[in-house]
Amino acid sequence: MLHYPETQDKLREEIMKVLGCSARPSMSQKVDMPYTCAFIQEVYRFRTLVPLNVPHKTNKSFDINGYTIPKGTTISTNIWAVHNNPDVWDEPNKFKPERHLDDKGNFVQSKHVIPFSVGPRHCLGEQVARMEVFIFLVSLVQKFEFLPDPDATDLPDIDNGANGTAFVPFPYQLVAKEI
Ligand code: HEM
Repeated sequence: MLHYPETQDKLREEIMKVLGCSARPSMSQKVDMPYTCAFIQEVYRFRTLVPLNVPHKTNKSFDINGYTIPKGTTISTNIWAVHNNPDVWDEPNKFKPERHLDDKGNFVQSKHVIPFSVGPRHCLGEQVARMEVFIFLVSLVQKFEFLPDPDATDLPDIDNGANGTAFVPFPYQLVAKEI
């Protein structure tokens, strides 16, 4: 939001239109908030939280795309590559929530945004995480404007971070100005 302040303004505009400044958000309002849904889907795509997924081990040998993967091989699937595939995404290195809206401004759920992975072992907490992200984001943007730290020379680094299983930003300061 600090790097793309115009998206923060659009987000707040929609939140204020649907909720005003005091109503509590609930999941049922998602249908009336396409820009918010697009913003969240773009966050999931733009900064993949678990870039190389959780490693899995093959329990039998199998063939894929001309390669034989032996039994017992540790596999890391590259979710980051799916989210940054230039054949699918125009300018993948730019944060553009609008890419998830159709001509009429409706939100378009993408099968190419898979932050929780796919298949039988996909994230068990997906539904609770999606609820938390929606409710927390809407509540925070409804109550605060997020601004850069006036004492910092640069904006927080969004290209680099601590990269373990999860990719998380380095610590940074910002101003949360009450609305
Ligand atoms: C935005 C937040 C989250 C993201 C992006 C995320 C992503 C992931 C990913 C990529 C995996 C690996 C799936 C695989 O092995 O294919 C995973 C596994 C898992 N996640 Fe999450 N997760 C999130 C939040 C949560 C929360 C809030 C919970 C618990 C309430 C949770 C519980 C789990 C569990 C239990 C597994 C292991 C599932 C299994 O191995 O069968 N996650 N998550």
